[in-house]
Amino acid sequence: MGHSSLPSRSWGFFLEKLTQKVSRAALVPSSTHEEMRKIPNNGNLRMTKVAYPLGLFVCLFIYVAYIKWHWASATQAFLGIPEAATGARRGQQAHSLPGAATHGPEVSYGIMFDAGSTGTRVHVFQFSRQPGETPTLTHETFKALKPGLSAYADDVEKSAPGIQELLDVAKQDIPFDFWKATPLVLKATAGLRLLPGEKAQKLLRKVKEVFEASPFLVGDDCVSIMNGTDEGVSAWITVNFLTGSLKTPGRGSVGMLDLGGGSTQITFLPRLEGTLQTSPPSFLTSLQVFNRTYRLYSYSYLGLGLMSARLAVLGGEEGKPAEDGQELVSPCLSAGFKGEWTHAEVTYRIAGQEAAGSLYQLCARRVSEILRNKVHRTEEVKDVEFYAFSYYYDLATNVGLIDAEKGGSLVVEDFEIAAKYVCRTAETRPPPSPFLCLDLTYVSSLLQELGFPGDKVLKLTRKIDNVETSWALGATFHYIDSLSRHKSPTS
Ligand SMILES: O=c1[nH]cnc2c1ncn2[C@@H]1O[C@H](COP(=O)(O)OP(=O)(O)O)[C@@H](O)[C@H]1O
Ligand SMILES: [Ca+2]
Repeated sequence: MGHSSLPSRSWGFFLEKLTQKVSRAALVPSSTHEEMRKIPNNGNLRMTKVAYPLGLFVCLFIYVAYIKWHWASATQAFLGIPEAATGARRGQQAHSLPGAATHGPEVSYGIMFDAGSTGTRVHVFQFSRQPGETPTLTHETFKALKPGLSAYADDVEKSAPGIQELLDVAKQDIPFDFWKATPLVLKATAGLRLLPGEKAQKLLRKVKEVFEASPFLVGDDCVSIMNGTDEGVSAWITVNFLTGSLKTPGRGSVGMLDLGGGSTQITFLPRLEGTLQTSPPSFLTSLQVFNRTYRLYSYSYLGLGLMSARLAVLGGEEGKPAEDGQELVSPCLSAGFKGEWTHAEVTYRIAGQEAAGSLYQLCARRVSEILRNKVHRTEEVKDVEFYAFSYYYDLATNVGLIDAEKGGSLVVEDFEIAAKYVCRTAETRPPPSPFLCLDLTYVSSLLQELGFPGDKVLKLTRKIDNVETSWALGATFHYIDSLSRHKSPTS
């Protein structure tokens, strides 16, 4: 999220309402009192003798009535708004208004848009924080739309309705009184990284326009292209937060593997000095989160996401239609197959290659050409527990290696076995997806190139504790944490 500091989160709307109510109420008795004081000036002495005590009594009565009324309305205003807020929400804890000084947990929200290469998603996070403690995630609302933002590169106006639709999800989810204190951020990944700079900036400007018209808190840097290392590190924070290792320092951390459409990331916390010594500097990064510093191994391979890899295997070039509409012929598609494939708004004619030999072997050879000298291998990955998500998950569910709802574990070799089976079957009858042989072969080769042995167990998850395993939560946490560090440099 942007690092512009939040305006001091005041009682805002609530105070405004309360002040209006109090000042209106204060006018009533004072004007009444004025009128009462005029009475003695107009009557004779006897009348004055009666009028004074009567006047005093009436004054006292009005005063008591006012105090009672004021107390009741002020209390109602104090309790009413948070109650209304709580009423609209799920969860156990009482809501306090943004910045309210309460003794209970303080509730806050964060909205993170993930502008991925294949889709845009909104994550609305609800946090609860005890004074002086790290925030706890209490709820996430998630919605995804296709296609990705980069699909609107040549007509940016068309990107607005989708962004608006996702903003409406946030509006419905977050109580009205929290809107203006809730930071709203969009971070784009490989889709926009792969676009020419000016096209990407035009898209970001459009999104910023839509964001600025929203009732949420937007800083100057509310929309940006995230760098690959931040993407990997943020996903590492997410998975380690959700598995509990960030909160319990003694608990072993887990590594994370993300396979997107345009790029892929690997991040883990090395334990071996050798890993730190032998890794190029661009693969090591320092992360400060929740009062601890981590030296992480993290790298994002741009162009090695699954969709970009398909294009490379087919022999196409990112953002460029094939010359003269030529067919892209690939050894990873079944012989005799002909079709069309659209990637990054370009439609390619594709066809399988007529060749003697096993489809799997021909395809694996082609894939290894694409990956040659592109991937850094570390020995230590075989000793670290890894979580994998995104297309790793989707592919594993496609071929039944894991449960589509619950996820599960598999060994790296399972991808190779599945690839061999699917490719062999595709030699004789059309597979459910023309790309399944290619995709599985690619994933299996990529994991081997990264240094994972065949018997290495991977955990595949879409959600942990009902929260999406994506970089979005980590990026939001990092932002909140850096804010609190800026607020209290001693902590
Ligand atoms: O928050 C998420 N929840 C579930 N799946 C996600 C999420 N974010 C990304 N994915 C998955 O990631 C894959 C596409 O990656 P994405 O579009 O983010 O490309 P990129 O990361 O290379 O920009 C798809 O399988 C999509 O379902
Ligand atoms: Ca992604």
